[in-house]
Amino acid sequence: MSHVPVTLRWEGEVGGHLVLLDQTRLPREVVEFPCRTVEEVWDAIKRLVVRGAPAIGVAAGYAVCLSVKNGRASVHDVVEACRYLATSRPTAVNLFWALARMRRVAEAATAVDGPALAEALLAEARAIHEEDRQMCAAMGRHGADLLADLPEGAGILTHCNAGALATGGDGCGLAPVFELARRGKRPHVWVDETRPLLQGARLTAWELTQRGIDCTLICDSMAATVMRAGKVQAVMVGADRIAANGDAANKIGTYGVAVLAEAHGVPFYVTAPTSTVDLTIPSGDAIPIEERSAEEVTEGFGRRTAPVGVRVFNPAFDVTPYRLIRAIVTERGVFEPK
Ligand SMILES: CSC[C@@H](O)[C@@H](O)C(=O)COP(=O)(O)O
Repeated sequence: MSHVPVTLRWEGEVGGHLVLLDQTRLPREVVEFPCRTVEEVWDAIKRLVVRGAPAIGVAAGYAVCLSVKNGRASVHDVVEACRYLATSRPTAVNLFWALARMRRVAEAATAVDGPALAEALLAEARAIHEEDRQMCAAMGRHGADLLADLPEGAGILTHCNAGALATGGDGCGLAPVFELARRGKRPHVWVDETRPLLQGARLTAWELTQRGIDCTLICDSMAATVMRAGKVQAVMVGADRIAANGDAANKIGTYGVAVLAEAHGVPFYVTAPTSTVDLTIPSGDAIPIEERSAEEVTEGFGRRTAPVGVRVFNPAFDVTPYRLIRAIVTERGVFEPK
């Protein structure tokens, strides 16, 4: 097993800073993006310097630690930082889950002085990060057990990036693939390029190549043909928010892949930690879906590909209904969505 990217890390102790791997620059450049203020992390989340539901949650936890000034934290500053960071992106529930944890630490600590609160916040952010690592490892094991009977060289199709770059650990949707490879199997991953921001092409194909895992990149519109040719034995994706009924929001295009999988008799699996489950939301209809700028569609990566002024609809996520999901893999095991 070769190179595993370090998606994010905290540098130093209290008063330190957050270092992100700048995912907007991949795969051309591997560069870090240091963040020393809450505002810098907000901007990094918004611009997808750090992205992927669990990674956004971990980054937000550390971001709250940046509200500490001169080694002292104030409850007011923490609450303000949480409120502000919650406006960065709306869909991935891990963001709100992590911020709620940080806020609870602050609110429980009203009697504690500034330096002690600063220590407690960093400890909580580190705990969120460590738990994410553990959850990724457990999802990998459960997912690999689920796929263990697939024939050698079986095709697994994935959409967007649900690898190490999307988490604080070793991935969610791709963790079972990494674990299969660790167990000496040779899965073949079909990578949807994932319009419009190409997380599949830029990030998933890069990660798999770095690790020496067999993969083939396809345009999103080619998935049907590849499935019809019998080359896909399972679909594995992550999720940004799973509602109480098992409906799962994930990168735009995932729903289409699930419909195709159903039409071709291919099992469709969602792998996500329980921090992605939102039991306050009864069904996917109530999941807030982020809409992003028209330019991502009309002039992505600096090149105009559509007429100026054309109307654009650019939702970043869609919802796959639970009835299309064969199973949801979490760190606690494998569940039928119902
Ligand atoms: C952690 S993998 C699950 C999702 O977060 C992932 O598939 C996804 O949709 C990420 O979208 P992004 O817009 O790149 O943050």
